[in-house]
Amino acid sequence: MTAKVALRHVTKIYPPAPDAPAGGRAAALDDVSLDVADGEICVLMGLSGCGKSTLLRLMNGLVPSTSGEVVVDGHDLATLSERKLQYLRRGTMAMVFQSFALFPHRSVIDNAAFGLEIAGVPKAERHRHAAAVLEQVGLAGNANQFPHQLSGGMRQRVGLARALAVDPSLLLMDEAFSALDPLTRRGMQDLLLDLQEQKRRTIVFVSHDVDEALHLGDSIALLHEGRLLQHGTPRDLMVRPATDHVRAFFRGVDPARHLRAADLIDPVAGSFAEDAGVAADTELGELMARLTQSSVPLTVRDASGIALGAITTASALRVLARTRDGHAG
Ligand SMILES: Nc1ncnc2c1ncn2[C@@H]1O[C@H](COP(=O)(O)OP(=O)(O)OP(=O)(O)O)[C@@H](O)[C@H]1O
Repeated sequence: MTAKVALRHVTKIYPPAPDAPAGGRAAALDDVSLDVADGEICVLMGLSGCGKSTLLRLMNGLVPSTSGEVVVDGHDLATLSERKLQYLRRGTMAMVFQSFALFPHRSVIDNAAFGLEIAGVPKAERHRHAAAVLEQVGLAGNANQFPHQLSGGMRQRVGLARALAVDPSLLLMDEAFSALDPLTRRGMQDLLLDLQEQKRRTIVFVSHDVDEALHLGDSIALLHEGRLLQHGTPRDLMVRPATDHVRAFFRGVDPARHLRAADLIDPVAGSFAEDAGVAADTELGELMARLTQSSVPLTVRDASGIALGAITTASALRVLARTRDGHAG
């Protein structure tokens, strides 16, 4: 798959504040290499101060890297003139912020149409576009209201509509749902996934919340103190954590909710039986029930019936143990 965004050995060291004591500055990002594939949702996750927002801002060129390359749609951002960078930013990207960043004196539709206005789109046309995206985010009836008349969740829908109105192929979302109550937050996550079903965009989503990352992410990039510890599918990070820090991040997660038969295959379980076996996406509860009824290893098959491997009770428990503390990956 082609990379929409590719970071190559990116380091970022911010200049010291004028009143800062002399001495070396820690890198906000330290030799980070990361590919975000076209059309995927990549969640940047990690503790406060690990460099998530810096990484996001490098991707739209708002923050220049100290060294290394940031390549978007094949363009190395450092080689672009300010005009070309702005052209790429406006034509390709949009950003959604935690704080909504709406204009209080503009109506909902004028907020949603803001990016189009900046791009010089005539009023009738931008209102037509904005009305269509407001409908997509469930705000068709609120076009003429003002931000103070809306709930937090509705305001963030406007923020999302404003971003979508410019039809970005790269959507950068910085803790976009973190200010919302849990139920509204879940609703926004589901809305984002619905929109992604309708039209696939590349989305880089900053979050420090594991549940959000597991729900949204096609991939998760876990940062710690400016370094990228691991980038992979959510289940990869759970089943094969690269470090104890990665494992610790998933400590509170119930594997039964996320793991599937394909994650529990034992590479040394021996030959496969010719039986129907279990589907690769079988959930853990059903799988355990099947295992307790079977005296032989269960063959795991993909959707076309091809055997991927076999599972025994022992192999399943071994993988589950890896997701817990004190077990080396
Ligand atoms: N404009 C800046 N000038 C100087 N240092 C900065 C600047 N922005 C961020 N930093 C520093 O860079 C490091 C990474 O910050 P960043 O905001 O990228 O982390 P984060 O993971 O997004 O944190 P949070 O989850 O708290 O938003 C921190 O040590 C921060 O203090």
